[in-house]
Amino acid sequence: MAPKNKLPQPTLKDRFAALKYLPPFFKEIWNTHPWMTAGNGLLRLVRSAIPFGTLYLGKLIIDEVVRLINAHSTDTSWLLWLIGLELGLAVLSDGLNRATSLLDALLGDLHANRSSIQIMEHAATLDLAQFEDPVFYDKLERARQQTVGRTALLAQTLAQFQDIITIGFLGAGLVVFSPWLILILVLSILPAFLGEFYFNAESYALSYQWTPQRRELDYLRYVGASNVNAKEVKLFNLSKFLTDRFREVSSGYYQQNKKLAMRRAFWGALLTAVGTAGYYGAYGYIGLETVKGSITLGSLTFLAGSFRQLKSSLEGILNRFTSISQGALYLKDFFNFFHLQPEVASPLHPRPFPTVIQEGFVFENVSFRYPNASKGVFQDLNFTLKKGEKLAIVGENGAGKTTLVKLLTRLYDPTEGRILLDGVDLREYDLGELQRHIGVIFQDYIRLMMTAQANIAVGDIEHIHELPRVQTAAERSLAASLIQKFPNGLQQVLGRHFSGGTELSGGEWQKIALARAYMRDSELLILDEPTAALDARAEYEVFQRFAELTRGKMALLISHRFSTVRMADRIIVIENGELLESGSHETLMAQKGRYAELFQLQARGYN
Ligand SMILES: Nc1ncnc2c1ncn2[C@@H]1O[C@H](COP(=O)(O)OP(=O)(O)OP(=O)(O)O)[C@@H](O)[C@H]1O
Repeated sequence: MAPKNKLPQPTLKDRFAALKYLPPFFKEIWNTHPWMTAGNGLLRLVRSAIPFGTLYLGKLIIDEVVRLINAHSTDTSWLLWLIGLELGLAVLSDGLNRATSLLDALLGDLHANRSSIQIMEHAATLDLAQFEDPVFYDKLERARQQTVGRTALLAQTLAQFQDIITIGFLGAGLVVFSPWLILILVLSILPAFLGEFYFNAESYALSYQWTPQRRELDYLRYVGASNVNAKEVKLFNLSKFLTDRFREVSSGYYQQNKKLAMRRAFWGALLTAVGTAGYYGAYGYIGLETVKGSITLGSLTFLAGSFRQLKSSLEGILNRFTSISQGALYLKDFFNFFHLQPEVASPLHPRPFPTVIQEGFVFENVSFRYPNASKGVFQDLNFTLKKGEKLAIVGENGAGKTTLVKLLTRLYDPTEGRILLDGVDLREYDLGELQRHIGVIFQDYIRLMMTAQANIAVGDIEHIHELPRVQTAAERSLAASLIQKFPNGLQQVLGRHFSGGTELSGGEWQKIALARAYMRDSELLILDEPTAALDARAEYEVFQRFAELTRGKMALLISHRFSTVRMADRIIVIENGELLESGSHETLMAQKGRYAELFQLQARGYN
């Protein structure tokens, strides 16, 4: 199963163009830890001279041995000095190798952590709409992949600089002897390099195309093996269904990868053989020159060694160039992610937010359609939420109740029309300030596998350490009696995800979530299905307190439970994207319209 729409393969131009992401990448590395980066560079500089030094010492040693043999001399002190020096270089080289690997690893770890945080921070600034778009998720996935992949890129790029300097030293030595041998060397390894270049591009394209499938595989792994889903996976016997799908997707990817890996191995072996032939040709030539007496035995070992080292360094550089340019393509994905900007944003010069709300909210001819949706949710919606009013919204599944909340909190902006607060378009206020002034508990509220304290403090996370505030919020939402029963009180970890965690029932979670609403002293409180999981007594008590605690404040209640809805001062009924009815419970009942019909339907169900 291959992805349907094959994405364009990155061209040579794309790959060179992607190299422009290397300087900002290095800037990032430098900013991660300037001293470690500088130290790493310095150590590599010293390391790059060592191969030349070792080879040259080798030449001196052999020439000295030959001289001693020919002169029948037993004065080996110079020879021993030279051997001692080479030993010193070998020890230094090993030490430098380890030190640079250590610095690479430490820098890589620091950088991976830093970029994970950057990704999380940037993701938090983006629109909800972007999170609901699969294309965005693919981008996020590619950026995430980078946090690990770039550790290798860092080591490769640094090794590249080191090898280039090594080549400079060796090349200088060889040029003196025979410049055209270097030319042969370069020409002979070029085919292998071009092969690598080509296959790396293919491999990037494959990985790019399969991003959605890789996400699906992650998802299947999660569904099949997470504690949240375990009971349903078992009872519905979903394991086979999930593993079959996993097998199907993963084997598709494996087959594609295998094909590429095999072609790569075949061509790689063939093209490398050309390079090896070039090397042995040059080796033979140097051997013949030695026999003719044009060069010494020591020079033979030096040249052959330099040649071998040059070949492997050049191969290293050229091959590494292809993986670096591939890494740079991934960097492009990483930096592109940071170029994504939210559309819902604060204006440049926001209006001061009202210290006390005077009039309330007005929906004025509001129409809304989700991006990429074929049909709108609302057309020309008009209603008000007055200062101090408790307003309930009633409507069938999918009528758009939660969407209204998203518009009111500017998670989305209306497609047409506007929403006013005290006569001013919401878009004219600072976004953060608007959102801070509204307390919302969504139907699918977040359940953090963290302490009860953290879960309650979600309502105003900056005050997580203010214990009395958290405790009061817990008392107000009826969560306090639940917390008393925990062995660790507010420090009890909730959920079964981590050791020592306690799982809660649906209603217990809801009481914790409700406490969040009381953490923040907002003038508008929105509760989306706040009592769906509560038993009748808890629902009654919650609303008793709710009415007291929110006196004089605005509240928006969304519920399918009419026992909850009737507590509101006013109720609006939404149907087919329009406002159908509006009034108090008594008025709407007397109207005998849709509200009265739904109310009676539910009441009958309970008889
Ligand atoms: N992110 C989204 N992208 C596209 N369409 C969406 C999105 N979220 C919701 N919708 C669609 O918008 C419509 C309104 O959804 P919404 O969640 O507001 O309904 P609701 O009245 O709260 O429903 P319920 O009573 O079931 O909670 C539905 O048809 C839904 O399919």
